[in-house]
Amino acid sequence: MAIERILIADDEESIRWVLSKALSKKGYKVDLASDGSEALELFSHNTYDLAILDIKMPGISGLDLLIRFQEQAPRTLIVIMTAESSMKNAVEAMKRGAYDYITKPFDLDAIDAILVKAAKASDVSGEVSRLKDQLKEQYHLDRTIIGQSKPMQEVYKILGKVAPSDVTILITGESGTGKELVARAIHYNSPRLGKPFLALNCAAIPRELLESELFGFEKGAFTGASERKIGKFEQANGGTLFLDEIGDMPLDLQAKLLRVLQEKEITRTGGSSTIAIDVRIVAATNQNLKDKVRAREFREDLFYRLNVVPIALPPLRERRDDIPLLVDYFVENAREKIGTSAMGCTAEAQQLLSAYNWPGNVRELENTIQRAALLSPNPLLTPDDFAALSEASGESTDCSLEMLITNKLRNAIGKMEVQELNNLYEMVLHQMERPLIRIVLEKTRGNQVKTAEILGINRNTLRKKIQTLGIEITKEG
Ligand SMILES: Nc1ncnc2c1ncn2[C@@H]1O[C@H](COP(=O)(O)OP(=O)(O)OP(=O)(O)O)[C@@H](O)[C@H]1O
Repeated sequence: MAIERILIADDEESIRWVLSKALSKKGYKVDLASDGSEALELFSHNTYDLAILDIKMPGISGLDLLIRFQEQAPRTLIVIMTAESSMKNAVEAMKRGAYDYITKPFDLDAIDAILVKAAKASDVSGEVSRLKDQLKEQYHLDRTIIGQSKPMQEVYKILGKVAPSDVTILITGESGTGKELVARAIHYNSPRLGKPFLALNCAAIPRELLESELFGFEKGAFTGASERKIGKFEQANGGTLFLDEIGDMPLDLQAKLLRVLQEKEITRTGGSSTIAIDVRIVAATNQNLKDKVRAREFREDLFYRLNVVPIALPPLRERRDDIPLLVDYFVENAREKIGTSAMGCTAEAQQLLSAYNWPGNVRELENTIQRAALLSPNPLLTPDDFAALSEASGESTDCSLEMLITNKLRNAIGKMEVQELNNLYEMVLHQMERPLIRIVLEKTRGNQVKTAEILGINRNTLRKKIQTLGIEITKEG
């Protein structure tokens, strides 16, 4: 689909200017509007292939324009711009059928990428009208998903696009990355809102119990079945069933689940009649399901049936930009929900939290903040309030040590001018060797033979290094 004519609506003159200059130069025909009513006026007299709308404008907002434009000309692709990269905006824009979403400040390459994508999209109009049909005003989130980093923006985009439909979703990500939170957000942004959202952890329950939990059983189905039990599929009817740790579901139950997904009906254990069910399945796993398929521990057909839309949640250490936001959010949460008095963190504490590796991801961060806020008498939490974390960093694996060093180096080198960066290799190595040798010497109370042994270097090499690095040895006891 060719993009020829573009409408830009933004109350910020500089944005209008930059965009119109860049896009006109590329040969697009560009019209400009400085507010919502002007955009509406232009839109009713012209046909646009694409409209770039600021979310916040005096009068009619970009999101309201989006709805009006889609009614008038569903083939026009709408890109929403916003200065605030909150999840709510991104999800809302995509839910309302926006073609894409960009956060200010953006570079022109981002706009170029959208235009290239739009030109390639062959049947976008169909998708737009489908999304329009599914448009739903009601918006509610059980808990907000915090994060403005690039990978999270991508998650919000997919979430907004897929939530309104019934498509099966597989959420992958390490433990504590927010898989259940995302599953809930999908449910709350779908037409199933108001119907049950039920979660079942397939790893936490033994096989027989898991089967009864999912499918229920009839009275007398087995010894001890003294009452009929209604399973999760039936309980969730009309709503969403979140199957966590799906990778741990036993193979025979996987076969049963596949049948339910295909036939949309279940039979209670010990029962003879089938019961029609209408349940959206959102599954999650922290394992590599493809590997499990290869190892024949997970059914390939079920994998493809579940993995219709994959959503991969990044580990927290890969989106460190979000840590300060999450910290503020959890501090505020602790104040409101538990009544703690902490208002925030000192810069040093923030630095410590941002450098830590967070193997337990957002859950670990949430618990850490909650504990510190509960125990600390300070209005601003300090590194002392996170002492356990410093110890953990010290004791943890090479990976987290490397992460800490990477962060420190990135900070230090990032602040230096390129001209200052000479002999960097030697300088950095000296700065690493010196503390390392000093610490081991302290540990061995100045015993050089032992120190060389621990470091795995020759005694003479150690002696030379002590001299060249100017390390003083204090012998104790
Ligand atoms: N982006 C986020 N913003 C706010 N809170 C979050 C975010 N991600 C996770 N959390 C919080 O962290 C905790 C763990 O999240 P959740 O249970 O969704 O993770 P999970 O990936 O499903 O974990 P598991 O695989 O161990 O079940 C929850 O209290 C959740 O509310």
